[in-house]
Amino acid sequence: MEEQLEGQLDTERGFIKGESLRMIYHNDEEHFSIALIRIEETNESIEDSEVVVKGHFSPLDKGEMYIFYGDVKDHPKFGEQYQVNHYQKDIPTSKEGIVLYLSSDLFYGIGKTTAERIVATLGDRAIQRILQDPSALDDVPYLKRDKADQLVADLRKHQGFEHVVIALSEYGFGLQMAQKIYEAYQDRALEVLQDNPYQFVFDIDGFGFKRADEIASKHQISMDHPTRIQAACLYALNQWVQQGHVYAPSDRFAEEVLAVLNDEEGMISNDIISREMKQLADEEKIILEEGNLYLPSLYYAESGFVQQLHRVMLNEVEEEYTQAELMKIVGEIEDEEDLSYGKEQFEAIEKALNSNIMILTGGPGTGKTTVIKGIITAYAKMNRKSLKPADYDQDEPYPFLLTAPTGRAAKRMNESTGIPAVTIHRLLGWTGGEAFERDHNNPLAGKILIIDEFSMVDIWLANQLFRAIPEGMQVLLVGDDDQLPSVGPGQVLSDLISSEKIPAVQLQEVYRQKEGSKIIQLAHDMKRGTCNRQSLTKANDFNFISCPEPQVLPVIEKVYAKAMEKGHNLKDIQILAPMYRSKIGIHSLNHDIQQLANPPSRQKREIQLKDLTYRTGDKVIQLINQPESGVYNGDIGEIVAIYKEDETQEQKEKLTVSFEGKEVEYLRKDLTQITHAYCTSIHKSQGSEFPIVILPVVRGFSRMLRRNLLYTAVTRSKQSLIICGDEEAFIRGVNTVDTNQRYTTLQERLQELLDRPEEDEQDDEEELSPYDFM
Ligand SMILES: Nc1ncnc2c1ncn2[C@@H]1O[C@H](COP(=O)(O)OP(=O)(O)OP(=O)(O)O)[C@@H](O)[C@H]1O
Repeated sequence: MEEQLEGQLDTERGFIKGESLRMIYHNDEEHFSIALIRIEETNESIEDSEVVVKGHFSPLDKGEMYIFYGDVKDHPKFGEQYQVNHYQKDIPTSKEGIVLYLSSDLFYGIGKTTAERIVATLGDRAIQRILQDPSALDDVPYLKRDKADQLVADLRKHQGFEHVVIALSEYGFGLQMAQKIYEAYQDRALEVLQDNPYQFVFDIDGFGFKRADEIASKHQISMDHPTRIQAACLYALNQWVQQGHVYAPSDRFAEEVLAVLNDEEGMISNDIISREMKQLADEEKIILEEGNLYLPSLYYAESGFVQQLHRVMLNEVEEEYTQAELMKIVGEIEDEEDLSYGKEQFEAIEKALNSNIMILTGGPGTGKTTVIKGIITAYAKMNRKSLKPADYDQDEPYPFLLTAPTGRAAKRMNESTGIPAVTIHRLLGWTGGEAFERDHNNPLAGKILIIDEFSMVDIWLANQLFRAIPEGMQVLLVGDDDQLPSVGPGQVLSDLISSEKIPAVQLQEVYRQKEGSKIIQLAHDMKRGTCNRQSLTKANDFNFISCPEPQVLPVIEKVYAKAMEKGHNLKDIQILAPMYRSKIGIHSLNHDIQQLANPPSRQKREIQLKDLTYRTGDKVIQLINQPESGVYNGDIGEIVAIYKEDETQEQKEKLTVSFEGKEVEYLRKDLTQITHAYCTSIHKSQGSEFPIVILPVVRGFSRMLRRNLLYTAVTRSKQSLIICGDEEAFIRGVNTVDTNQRYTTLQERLQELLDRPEEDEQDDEEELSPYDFM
């Protein structure tokens, strides 16, 4: 390896050394290039003096020498070409060569004299020394800082990636993985690889523990080496929290670690694991508290959230309203709205206005939105406030903050209340990563904060949100606890309800049912656990089409086509499924329905990404939060334009998606951020509603079929719900209550704070805690 880094030829392998004449093609995203080379030296049987080389490498500098390792391929159309597996710049090794190289056009601002000084000071290993430690240049006389920095940057640009690719290829890494590793560590990549290959498992997406093991074994890191065991502990804990837990009980955690270590010879005892776990705890890489193991970020998020919640609970409510006052105002609203609030609805309005924090829960159609509107209107009337944002300014900010975890849920909230609503991330001024503009130093402004779909909020986001709540702001948490818990760790809403420490109102009476909705009735049957075949009989807005598994796909296609014939657009019809890779999974449904709903046509452009074809008119879903472009995980849009390379300023292929009118552009490399959305997962549909929902349910899904999953799917539909498949599998799923409780310590922490004498609380407030930095 060392030889290679110094630019020497490895003549054991097939190679071509030659001068780059010109680039024929280069694609930046895929790092793919084709170039013409004048051969200077080779051990391959190539007769011509020039050859076309192709493979995954950076654009070559014209006139420079390179060494390529690869295979001669006979292309049916273009004849002999060289398929490059590895390549490197032919770095000069003599002092004269290095001076020539450094003073060439490749290095901005380095002339012959400076190059000579560098070589005189650092010797014929000057390039390697600079790359290893840029401060080596400090010893070179008369070399200004900015020139030195520029030289290091240029050297890294020309050398860094090539070195890393070559070195990583020795370990069997393909170019894609090498690129990821290089992006993460730049020229530190090899250092990390040698010191602790397990670090890749945590930093590089898609890098498994086994792979790190393979590298470690080449570096004589033994199976019971502390680095390996510690990495396994952290890896197992990361995997564990991905199931939604906030902590892992230490007594049964060794099992999880042993599974990662795959210790067939029984070399590693529980004692060794405990020892390394303790070491990790001493270094605060994990937190061990009362036998529970936490990742620090989750520990601080949970304890931080509880502290903030406690602070909000202790806030004084600015003004208490008497029942008589409230009844008068609510009566006025009832007249204006032409409805009469039910008993529990009135109780909810009264309690919310008189509490600093309250939870409002209820199934679909029980009037949660109606109550939210009631609370806002009653507050406005009693405090003589306007509901129009235009009537407020910086001196008196708008009193109502409405928010929800997803863009669609926020939009729905805005449409149904007429009050502006934004996503929680937007409200907090999220700028990516863990950076939020709003926190305890720069809190939110307003009087009433209402958060809808709170069951979707994980412990990280709950902590960020509560930190930004100022003194005197009243908080209403709204949700449906029977839906799926948050994707991220924690079960904040259900923990808060179970704690019984926060005023809560559960709306039970269903109002929409009175309008004859079978969907709502089914949802409530599911919630109560009384769902049977009778609940599945056909109605105006509901149809369960029973059919054997092989028929499910054609039936869905038929239903979809019929809905389109009736004039529904692609946005209205949503297929929901629990799994990606089954026969009736999300992938194959998307593939089939794309053919039906948006088939190829001469008028439509396409872009191919592996086995997916994106076409203008396709319905797509955003898969990650992208605050810079204003699109968030779960947003659904339509491809409105596809551009070819020569049609864009960047000279790159591009695709434009319109998300409800907001246009976002994607280069080819960004396409992993989206996927087709004819069918989406039930998890991703949380917080959204659709006029028509089509839901396949087959025995093959049985592992996934649980009450909260099916309930979430069913309650996404507004006008029409069509379930296709196996009635028995559906009913069995509804009767299977998810008993996989998540491990959290939210309730205990809250209890502990509430039990604490007041003086302790005051001490706490003065102390700086890690939450202040999270
Ligand atoms: N007290 C009431 N009297 C008459 N109609 C009511 C009452 N409360 C709610 N409704 C009506 O019931 C329907 C459902 O109410 P609302 O949208 O507030 O429920 P929700 O719990 O927010 O439902 P979802 O979660 O499904 O959106 C609406 O049409 C609403 O006008």
